[in-house]
Amino acid sequence: MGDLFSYLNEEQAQAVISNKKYLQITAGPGTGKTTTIAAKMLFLLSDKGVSTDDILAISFSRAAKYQLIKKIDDLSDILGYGGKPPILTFHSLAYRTIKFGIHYEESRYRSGFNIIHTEEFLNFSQDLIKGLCPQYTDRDLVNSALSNAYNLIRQGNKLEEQPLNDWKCIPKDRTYHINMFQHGRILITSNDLVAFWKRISVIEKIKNVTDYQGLITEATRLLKLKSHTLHKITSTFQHLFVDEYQDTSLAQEAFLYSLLQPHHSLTVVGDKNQTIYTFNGSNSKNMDRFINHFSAYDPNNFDFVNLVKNYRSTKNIIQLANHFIEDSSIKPGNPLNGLAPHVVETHSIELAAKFIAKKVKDLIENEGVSPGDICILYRKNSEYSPQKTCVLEQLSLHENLPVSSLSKKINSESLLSRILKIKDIYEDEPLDEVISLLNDKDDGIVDFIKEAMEQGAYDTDDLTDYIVEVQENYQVEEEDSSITIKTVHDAKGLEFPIVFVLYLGDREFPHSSQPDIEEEKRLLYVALTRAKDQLYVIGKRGYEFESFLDKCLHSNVIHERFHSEVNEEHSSGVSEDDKLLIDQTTKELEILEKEKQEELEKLMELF
Ligand SMILES: Nc1ncnc2c1ncn2[C@@H]1O[C@H](COP(=O)(O)OP(=O)(O)OP(=O)(O)O)[C@@H](O)[C@H]1O
Repeated sequence: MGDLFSYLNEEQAQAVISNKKYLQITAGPGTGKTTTIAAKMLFLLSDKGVSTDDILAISFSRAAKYQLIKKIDDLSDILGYGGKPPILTFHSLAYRTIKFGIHYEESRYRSGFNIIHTEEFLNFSQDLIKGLCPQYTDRDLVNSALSNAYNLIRQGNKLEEQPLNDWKCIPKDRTYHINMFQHGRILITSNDLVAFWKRISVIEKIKNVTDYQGLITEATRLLKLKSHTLHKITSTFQHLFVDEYQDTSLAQEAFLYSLLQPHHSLTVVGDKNQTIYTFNGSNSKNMDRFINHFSAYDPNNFDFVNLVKNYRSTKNIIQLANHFIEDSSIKPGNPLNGLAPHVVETHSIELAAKFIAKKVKDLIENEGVSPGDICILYRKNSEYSPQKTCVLEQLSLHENLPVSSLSKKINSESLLSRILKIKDIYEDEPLDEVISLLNDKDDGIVDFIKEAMEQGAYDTDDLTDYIVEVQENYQVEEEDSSITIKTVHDAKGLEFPIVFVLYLGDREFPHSSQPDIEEEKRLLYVALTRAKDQLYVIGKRGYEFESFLDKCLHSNVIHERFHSEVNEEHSSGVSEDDKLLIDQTTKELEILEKEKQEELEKLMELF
């Protein structure tokens, strides 16, 4: 492990060698949280004689899982040895638990059960929402709002303090306000919610289906029975790791605590400042509760490590990001200031997209930047994203700009429903057989099955397991050589040398439908801290909510203006280059800054 410890800093090494059963690692962005848990796993494998199957890592999403796998591989390369401990998402672990529950006839589901999105229960019976929320004529909206409320109340956030596992627990005479983004708030009475829940329970029973939250609820119930299922699932591992702990819900916390046995160790890693899923049930207080619970439960076996040195970004980028988080403790681990971030004012999203396309072209063609080093981040809009559409349009106007296929999400609904059909037709067949029997080899189905096989799936039953992991967020794998366009949520845990963030203002970022301004700030914090060397923040100043662009100007940034519709309207004879009117003084500042930076870098080389 010598090489590894010469790479890790003191706090990271402390977390790796800590032999306490219950460990919380709190780590700001870029401080090596993923690096540290990957190193701790390799340490257990190499120095403690632990086998890969003794370890179980739970990640919050599939994207986070791949980050961890990549980090384990990278560190294994440094060390010259490695291992591949199992990494599951919460949902796939819950699914496995239920599979054991079915085997031991302890589950309320039967063999061959399926998982659907909550809104899809309506496909089984239109009566599901009949007579509910009669004041709203848009019935799809009613279905979405009720599905949302049903999920939130079982997750235990926002609507009620504790996760509710049964409709009988819903308090009478309550009215819940459900934020439906561009549709505003929808009012749902407890009577409506009870009726919806009861009807879903009937469908679940008859059709042998559940939804994602249903997986967690049922798995927790099975573990609490303390019988065969609990024994079977908890005897397979010793060391449990949970990544992105700040994004777990109260229901996931309950699932985890039911899973944990006295012979297990548990390491959780997270950062409250990167909580960006509260709309979806995340509860960052789980981080504090972990400390309170385990430091009281077994004080001699509890440890806490805080990582604060950010190795990813330059000082200037960290300084800008820290403006958005009051108690951010991240400090630069890198001595160089780097280039000042660019704050670019435009009048519209379309102009922002033009600016990005022009800059990206310049970076690639004139500055030799590799397209794979560039990432464009936008604030997700629930259904439609003008930012992404505009950027894609503008990039497509320039030839030879490779855009990652990741930007085009696979039509997951159709792909996955076809895979589910295949599963039903070829029940229990080995997957290599299934591939050879398939007539229809397009639309990524074969690729999907092969990917599942690479992850250890053997037959169609395992395929469902894999579907559970990916169904919520199936995307084509990234190509390293292309420009990446992602939502901030999807970019969590990733890093890129050059990052563009749009669009700060115009009710896009902070998003007008999102009442939680602190969550919007955390989202921007996550976006800004994805950048390693160069950062471009694009938007509009002066806005009725808090203006994020104005706030950026309080940091050490280069302030540019990309004008304007006027130029566009008189564009005959105006060259594309003339449209980029950078404020002269800031342009000079940029050159000065570059020269200073080069000088500093030369000096640093001397030491
Ligand atoms: N001790 C170290 N010395 C030098 N570089 C390091 C060290 N630890 C981590 N790094 C580098 O810092 C970057 C960030 O590390 P990592 O991705 O593990 O951070 P993270 O805390 O998981 O980030 P985030 O929370 O933003 O996802 C990576 O490029 C990693 O290789």
